[in-house]
Amino acid sequence: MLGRASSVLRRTPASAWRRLLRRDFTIAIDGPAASGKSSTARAVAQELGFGYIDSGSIYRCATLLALRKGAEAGAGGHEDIAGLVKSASIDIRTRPGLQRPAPGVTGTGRIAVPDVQVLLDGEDVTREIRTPEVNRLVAAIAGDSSVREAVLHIQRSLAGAAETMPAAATSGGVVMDGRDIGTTVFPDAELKIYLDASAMARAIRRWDEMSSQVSEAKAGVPSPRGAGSGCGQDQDQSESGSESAVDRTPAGYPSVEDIARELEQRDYADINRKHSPLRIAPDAIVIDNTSMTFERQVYTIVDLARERMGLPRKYDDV
Ligand SMILES: Nc1ncnc2c1ncn2[C@@H]1O[C@H](COP(=O)(O)OP(=O)(O)O)[C@@H](O)[C@H]1O
Ligand SMILES: Nc1ccn([C@H]2C[C@H](O)[C@@H](COP(=O)(O)OP(=O)(O)O)O2)c(=O)n1
Repeated sequence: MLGRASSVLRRTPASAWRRLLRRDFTIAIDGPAASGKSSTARAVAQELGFGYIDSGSIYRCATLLALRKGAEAGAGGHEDIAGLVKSASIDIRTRPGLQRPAPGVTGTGRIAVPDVQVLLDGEDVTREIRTPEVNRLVAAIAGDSSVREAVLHIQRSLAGAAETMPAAATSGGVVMDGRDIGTTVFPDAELKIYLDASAMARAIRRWDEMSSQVSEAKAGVPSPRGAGSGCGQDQDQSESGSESAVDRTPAGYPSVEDIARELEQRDYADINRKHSPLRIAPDAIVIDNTSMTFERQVYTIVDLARERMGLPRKYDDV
């Protein structure tokens, strides 16, 4: 036994030990809206004992600040917004998730997804940063170079803090998701993932999220995904859910087509902006999860990370 352990130790490259000891393994997850970045990143972070940072929520806080101050996107107000971001305190807290059925996995497989709380100057804005008003404005605010510069500073300092936060990160490293993490924020990330799914699959997932929140609110049941964090529903979110989703659209709520249009507009703005547009980093691994279970995408990324850290794969038999 001891002999086997020592031979494993001998075979483990020095760089892997350095990474494990220095706690500096970074996983960048980029992709279009509603491709599953944040729920996947949170589950991967919990599996690996890493810290997690949802960079989209920082841009959403910037947008909320702009809305609150009445600053107009595209009307010369961006300098002010960058100033507001610089003087604000933004914190992202993760609370370990319980084992619950994964989204997209009906009946089989269970995986834990932590809840996330976003604090803006100490105020819990987790829900407020996901309103339709913020959705509409966020891509325009995120297109501004001075806003991006201010957010970049926050992203890097939160990542530094997450790596040393014992409660969130027990075995080193950080997972960050967004649009430009692998290309701009952490171009040297040890693992880069580009998560994608068909436009219709993504719109249906968002619609399902919305409708489950509506029915939970009506029933007085607290959302299983935590405060606006985007996962944990036990429901069928496959492409085949399309027709039933359309049929079930409650009066006054956006249809799947409305959501698809909103996602498309935001993707267009994110892909075509001048500063740090959404791009697939040349060294990123592309995962299209249109027909993949949530569990499979988490296990795939966890094992890729383990391999690169010099650790044995964990989920070959699952
Ligand atoms: N492979 C998958 N199959 C079905 N639903 C998924 C899958 N991956 C993620 N989801 C669900 O899709 C929705 C959007 O995911 P989210 O992580 O919020 O995306 P993003 O951060 O890219 O906007 C969530 O409800 C999530 O649970
Ligand atoms: N690294 C990032 C993260 C988000 N953004 C921008 C672009 C997105 O439209 C908004 C919101 O991002 P968020 O990840 O919260 O959006 P979705 O959850 O995918 O709908 O922020 C960005 O420009 N760069």
